Order: sequence, then C-alpha cells, then structure tokens
Amino acid sequence: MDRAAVIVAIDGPSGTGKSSTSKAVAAQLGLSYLDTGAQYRAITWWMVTNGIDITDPSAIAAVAGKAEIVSGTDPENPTIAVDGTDVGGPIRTQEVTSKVSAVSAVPEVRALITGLQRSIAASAEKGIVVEGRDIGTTVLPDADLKIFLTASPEARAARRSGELKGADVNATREALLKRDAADSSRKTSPLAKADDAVEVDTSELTLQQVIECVVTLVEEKRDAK
Ligand SMILES: Nc1ncnc2c1ncn2[C@@H]1O[C@H](COP(=O)(O)OP(=O)(O)OP(=O)(O)O)[C@@H](O)[C@H]1O
Ligand SMILES: Nc1ccn([C@H]2C[C@H](O)[C@@H](COP(=O)(O)O)O2)c(=O)n1
Repeated sequence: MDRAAVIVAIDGPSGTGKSSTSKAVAAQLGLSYLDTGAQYRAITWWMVTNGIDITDPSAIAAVAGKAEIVSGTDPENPTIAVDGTDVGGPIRTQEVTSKVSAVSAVPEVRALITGLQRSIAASAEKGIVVEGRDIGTTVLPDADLKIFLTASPEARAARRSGELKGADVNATREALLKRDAADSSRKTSPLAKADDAVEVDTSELTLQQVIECVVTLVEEKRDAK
C-alpha cells in the first residue's frame, strides 16, 4: 500500500545540525529534501556576482525576480543552480555567508523564495523534509511535523570549526551568533520556533542520535495519517 506523503519542517539556528539531520532522515525514509538556506545563499551569490549593492534593500528588491533558482531535492545528491550554473560550491564562501542575512531580510526576496519552496513541497509525491529558519512558522504552517533544533553556541562553534579545519573557535562562535541575531530580528519571517514544533537540543547528542529521534517522530506521524 502506498503511504501518504508526509511534510516535515526542520528549523533552527546555524550549526544545530539541520542539514545533516534532514538529509539523512529524508534518505532513510525515501522522502525528498529541500535546503532553503542554499536558495537564499544562491540569490545572494547572484546579487554579489551582478554587482548589486547589498546594503540597499530597494536595489535588491528591484532585481530579485531576475535570478532563476533551481533546487534538486534528492537527499543523496542535493543540488542548487542559478540561471543554469551549478553554484553548490560558490554559495559556501565566506563572502556569501557574511552577506546572506542582509539579502534574505528583504521582503521581496522572501516572497519569491517562499513561493518557490511551497511549489517544490507541493510536488514532492512521497513527501519532503524542508529545512530552514521559517519553515514551520511561515512557509509550511500546515506541515505534518515541525522540529526545532537547538544547540549551545559552544557546541555549534566546535562543530563548525571542525568543518573549517583550524578556524578559531571564538571567532566562529561570534560569527554564528551575529548571523543568528540578524536572522532572528528581521521584520519579515524571522528565525523562530513554531508554537507546535518539537524542540530537540542537540548539544549532547551525536548526529546519529538526532537522526534516530527525528526518524521515530516522522514514522509516528506517518503511521497516524
Ligand atoms: N549532533 C551532532 N553532533 C556532532 N556534530 C554534529 C551534530 N549535528 C551536526 N553536526 C555537525 O555539525 C556541522 C554543522 O551541521 P549542519 O550543517 O547540519 O548544521 P545546520 O544547522 O544545517 O547549519 P547551517 O544552518 O549553518 O547550514 C556539520 O559538520 C555536522 O556534521
Ligand atoms: N528558511 C530560511 C533559510 C535560510 N535563511 C537565510 C538565513 C541564513 O543565515 C542563511 C543561510 O542559511 P544556512 O545555509 O546557513 O542554513 O539563509 C532564511 O532566511 N530562511
């Protein structure tokens, strides 16, 4: 018997494990996967590449519709392209990371990307795990399951510094907190936990434990549908 499609929203601050957890859960359960942070990074990359003044929200708003962003939703091989160019590497540079909060705070950018996210979720036949900052609150408020991942700034900085090989942990921690503060304080659709989200503090959990916890929660929801 075919199982009903299940929609899972996973939100939380930077470095809490959203991408690693979401990809693994989607792969294990045969669901699609959408990294919405990659979409905001892709439009930021386009703005930078096209010389748009990212300190000017009206300049960003005026051209936001020109970038064609395409997300591949296979959890084993998620992809992101802008105007036909694979930008999976370039969107992870320090320059894009430092500018993405400003670009993603512009309401016109959020309206365009939110529309894209909803249409991708609606066309996922078996269901989808969508990760970001405002998925449970704004993009998919009717999601079957909402998870809000947290972790201490120290745990998150240690994880990121490990990834960035030799990066200073204190500087990494400050950069993470600065981006969280910008993402949480913007007017339109800030980073926030939905009232009906399950909060999971991952500070003391291994990635495998977090994955198992979320898989169990999804299976319970799916069985109840
Ligand atoms: N529970 C965990 N224990 C240890 N390391 C973890 C855990 N969860 C994730 N990690 C590691 O932490 C790093 C950040 O994880 P990930 O990219 O999934 O976080 P994120 O919330 O998606 O971050 P961002 O929002 O900045 O993209 C990765 O190197 C990942 O392997
Ligand atoms: N739903 C989302 C997802 C991401 N953003 C913005 C804010 C983040 O700092 C940035 C990059 O996300 P990451 O790749 O670190 O997950 O994108 C957002 O505003 N809303």
